[in-house]
Amino acid sequence: MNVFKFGGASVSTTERVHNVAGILRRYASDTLLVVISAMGKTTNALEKVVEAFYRKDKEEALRLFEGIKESHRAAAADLGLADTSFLNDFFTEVEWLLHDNPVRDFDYYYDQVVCVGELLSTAIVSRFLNEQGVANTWLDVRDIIRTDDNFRDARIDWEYTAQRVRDTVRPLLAAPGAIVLTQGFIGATDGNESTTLGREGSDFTAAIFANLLEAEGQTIWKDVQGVMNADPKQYEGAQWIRELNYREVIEMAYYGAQVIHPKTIKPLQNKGIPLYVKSFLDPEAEGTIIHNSQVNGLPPIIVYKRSQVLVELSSRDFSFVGEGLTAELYRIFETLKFRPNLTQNGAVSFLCVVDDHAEKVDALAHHAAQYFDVQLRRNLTLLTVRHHNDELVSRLCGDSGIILKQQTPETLQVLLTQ
Ligand SMILES: Nc1ncnc2c1ncn2[C@@H]1O[C@H](COP(=O)(O)OP(=O)(O)OP(=O)(O)O)[C@@H](O)[C@H]1O
Ligand SMILES: N[C@@H](CC(=O)O)C(=O)O
Repeated sequence: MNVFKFGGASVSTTERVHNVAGILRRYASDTLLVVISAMGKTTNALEKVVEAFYRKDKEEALRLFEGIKESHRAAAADLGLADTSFLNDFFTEVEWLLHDNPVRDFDYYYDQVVCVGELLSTAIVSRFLNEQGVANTWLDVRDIIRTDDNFRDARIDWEYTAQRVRDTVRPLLAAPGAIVLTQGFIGATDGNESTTLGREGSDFTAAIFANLLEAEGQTIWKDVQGVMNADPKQYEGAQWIRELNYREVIEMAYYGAQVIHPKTIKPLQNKGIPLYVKSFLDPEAEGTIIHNSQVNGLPPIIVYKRSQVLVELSSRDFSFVGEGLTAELYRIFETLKFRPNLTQNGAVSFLCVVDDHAEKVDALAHHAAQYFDVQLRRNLTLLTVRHHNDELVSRLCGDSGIILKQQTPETLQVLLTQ
């Protein structure tokens, strides 16, 4: 059996949902577990709903949610599903909550609201496929994937999830050619509260299923030919890469390449399951295979991270930034669930580069000010090049000012002024 994951872009229009049906027909003899994301940019739209709810603007939250309801009813109707009442329970689940006042923390409400994007999307696509003769069973993944209550970045309870997969999912896949269709990105606690696994987390969900079902392979269907050596939207000369090993992809994801969720590789690597990245626009094309084998002769891999902030921390009395203060700083990062993208130690200063997540940057600056003088510099770009060469790096840096540079034989990182 195989696991397929279709991202939001692959179900963002009626034609694209028809296209998914076409792809599944091509694999009619395969037994498949199919994970599908929320349609298009629905997750971003749902985030706006939670933000309005949390600032107690109930009217705005309900108005924004009404827009999401409408677009999903329209998507279902465009796909020929005349009766859209099957969506009502999902709508009610959210509206019931939006009529309340927030009394718990933001992340809890985020997960209760945002999870509906994947539920709506999969409910529509599943029903459409069944009507098109692509028989499938829809599953609420919250009955299968058990997590802790670390909302927005929930951790998997592997033991419980494995048992649910064994008892519930495996029997549904027993017949050759069977398809189970479910959501990515979401799970539930033992108290049945919805959780999410971090933005772009559907790739990870697919990998959890691939691992627990001991799949032959996992395929992620995207709007690109496969993994490229740079984001083609940011770098004109991006080249397709035929083959990569797991380690290289983990490194790419770590440095911010937004092509595969960073947690995806480990469950696959543990069972030696190959990951394929293929184009849903051109399913015949070869795509990229990611596996355990050594891959030589890779092109330079380029990752841009925009909107970076340099946080410059200096000790006030010229005392050294020793292990005590450094440990304190990392404790602050841990409390804020915030990760520095680059750090550099000096004798009396500590530099870190972080994403411009306004609330977290403010909180970091506030906490760090107990120990240091803090200075912030915004609007910077962190460029990472793996398998770098001087000619390429100087071309990529162009006229930008270099604020910070770090280099190993494999990886070079430069913080640029634009
Ligand atoms: N190294 C890279 N190789 C290929 N694509 C990349 C790379 N880095 C970034 N991308 C971007 O990834 C995009 C596809 O991923 P994206 O997450 O948008 O799609 P998705 O599969 O619909 O995901 P989602 O599950 O979040 O809905 C491409 O359009 C491309 O711009
Ligand atoms: N829908 C979620 C999860 C995913 O697509 O992987 C997101 O946009 O982040």
